[in-house]
Amino acid sequence: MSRPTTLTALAEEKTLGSSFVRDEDERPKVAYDEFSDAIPVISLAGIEGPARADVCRKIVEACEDWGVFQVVDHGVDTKLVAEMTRLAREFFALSPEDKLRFDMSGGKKGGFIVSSHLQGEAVQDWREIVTYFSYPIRNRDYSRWPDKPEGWVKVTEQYSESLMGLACKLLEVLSEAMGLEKEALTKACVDMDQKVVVNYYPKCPQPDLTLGLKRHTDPGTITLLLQDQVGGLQATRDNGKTWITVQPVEGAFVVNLGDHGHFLSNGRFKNADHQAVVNSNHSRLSIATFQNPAPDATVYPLKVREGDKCIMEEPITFAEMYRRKMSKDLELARLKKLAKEKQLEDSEKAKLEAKPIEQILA
Ligand SMILES: O=C(O)CCC(=O)C(=O)O
Ligand SMILES: [Fe+2]
Repeated sequence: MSRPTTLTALAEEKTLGSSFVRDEDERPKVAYDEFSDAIPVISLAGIEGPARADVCRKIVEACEDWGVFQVVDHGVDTKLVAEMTRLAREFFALSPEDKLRFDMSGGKKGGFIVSSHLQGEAVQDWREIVTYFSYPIRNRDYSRWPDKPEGWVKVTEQYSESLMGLACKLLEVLSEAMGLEKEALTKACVDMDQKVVVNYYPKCPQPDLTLGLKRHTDPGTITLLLQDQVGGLQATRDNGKTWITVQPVEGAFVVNLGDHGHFLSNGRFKNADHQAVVNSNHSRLSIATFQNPAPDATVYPLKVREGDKCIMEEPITFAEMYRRKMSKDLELARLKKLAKEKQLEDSEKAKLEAKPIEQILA
């Protein structure tokens, strides 16, 4: 099947196109709406007052446990969040032509695309995205920011700034927990990058065969995810054997630590291993705001606790860390493909060996 230009049309189909069908071991194991309360919901209400120690302890525990937690009473204006959500929904409701005016295939930095911005993925994700790069401000390329719906640029700018504030506040907590000065983690990012990815997952005809977003860890420092009430974000901490679906909480942000956060803490804080599943009842919207270090920022543990071994052999740049991650992913995909081919070959051989010799010679 040729690659669709948008997914919205496919949502009406009865069967899933083969380019979206995943290997059995990658398919969802838990339903999109079978919610778990394993991921703590933490109120930041008292964070600047006497309750600070208690709030920080909860955050640190969650980072050590899953690398994921949810925050409420986080100080981001409810109206701004509602506006951002409304505009994001309106964007995906635009005509394919309007969305494709910002087509980012071919490596453009920011805009609209189906499935994934990474080229050469073997199986497609059941999602559409619109993305923009918001920090550092001097690098903003407004020509890649949608000019529709009306108000997009103004609201997305405010949203980005507000979430950058929240992310830095959370990084302060983690810096302190590592026994470092408050600014240690943000300073290690040199000049913090921020990218916002709005994910839209249309209803899917055969959701059990595919994923909205395949299993991954975010590469950066810290991600703030706003999700609607449908459900679909899943996390694992046993390398994909078991999964939980994160309970949507109205007004909350899901906080995920990424690879950079993991390395800087010498592995003390987990990099959240997660994916998004889809369903045939509802479309779903999520907005992921990624805070990443500058490409040439150094990735190396800021603190190795007594008795621990350093998990990195040498300091590398974030760009190099990312390159190694990508090439590891490609290598894993290659090995998997080889194993599958070998399995097929072995089963053909076994069939042949089971046949009576007269049939083979006939
Ligand atoms: O949509 C979701 O729940 C997950 C999104 C996500 O993990 C991402 O955009 O990196
Ligand atoms: Fe993610």
